[in-house]
Amino acid sequence: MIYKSTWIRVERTREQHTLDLHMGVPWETVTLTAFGRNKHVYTNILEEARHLALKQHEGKTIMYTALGSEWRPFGHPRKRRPIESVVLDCGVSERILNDCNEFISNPSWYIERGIPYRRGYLLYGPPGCGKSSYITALAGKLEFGICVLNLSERGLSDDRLNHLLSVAPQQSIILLEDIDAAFVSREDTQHQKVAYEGLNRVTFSGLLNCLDGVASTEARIVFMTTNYLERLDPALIRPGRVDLKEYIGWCSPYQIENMYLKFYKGDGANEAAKEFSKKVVEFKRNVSPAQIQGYFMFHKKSTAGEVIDNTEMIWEL
Ligand SMILES: Nc1ncnc2c1ncn2[C@@H]1O[C@H](COP(=O)(O)OP(=O)(O)OP(=O)(O)O)[C@@H](O)[C@H]1O
Repeated sequence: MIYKSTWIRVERTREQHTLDLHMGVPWETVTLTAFGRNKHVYTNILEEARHLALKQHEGKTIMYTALGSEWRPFGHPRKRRPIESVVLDCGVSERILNDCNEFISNPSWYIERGIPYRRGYLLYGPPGCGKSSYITALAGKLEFGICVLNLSERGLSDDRLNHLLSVAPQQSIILLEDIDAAFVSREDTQHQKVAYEGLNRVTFSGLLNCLDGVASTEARIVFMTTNYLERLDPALIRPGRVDLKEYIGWCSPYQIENMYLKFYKGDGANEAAKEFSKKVVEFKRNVSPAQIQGYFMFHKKSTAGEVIDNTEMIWEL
């Protein structure tokens, strides 16, 4: 039996036993290795705990972080963010979600053709436009956890990365954020890259090998994000490593309107949203959804008229 990715702690105080169980691995493995001779004693406790943990994490997204050679849940499981609450440009969210669903529901297509059952995504664009928020919401929608890896971390060697990727909890997205910070184009700064090699950091070629090796019978989804697409080495984002690239950029008029409608409802909201969007666009300045969100939060108690009439404040907050 494969247990759903979650983490629980069972304490059996009478005999001073504490069991930390990582429930992202096959259930029998956990039971046998953790309990040995006492297996029968713990089986009931575990069954109960398993049930409890499932209930507890219903509707939540578990974030994992790498600790040594293992993945550990990080913070409390987060309440799922509705995917609709992240307002991307027309059709972008649907494209990514459909692609993921198509991938998850079609393992045989890959197996029959001898193609590794994995899919890579790259979201790129300026800060505050929703890359991280979208991936978190998407994970919730797919009922996946998220394994966050910081490739710039010292001590993360190629071997450790490889190991981590191969033991990542099932039903989880691997998230490599700000991928440009760890690697820059080989053509541009060859000398920098060489300087880092051997310092117990992930090497660029090591990362490529790890990405190519990420395959399992379970769907393996890797998301990468960057603010600077142009700084990435083409080898990192070639098909097979990154299968779908999406620009998550400054707000379009469509997004501004929809951001407004997420915050303000009621009679006349549609017209007001159009008016608000028109006003913002007139400034001919880039605006991120994070800026719009900040502006709406500032105007939590304002009237629709005040929100529309003070748009220049968006860039001042
Ligand atoms: N498209 C969006 N729709 C709704 N809210 C958004 C959107 N983009 C950003 N936000 C809000 O702005 C804040 C920052 O967003 P987020 O961290 O997802 O941006 P990002 O693109 O990942 O930024 P960075 O590149 O700096 O990591 C969050 O609170 C989020 O709710």
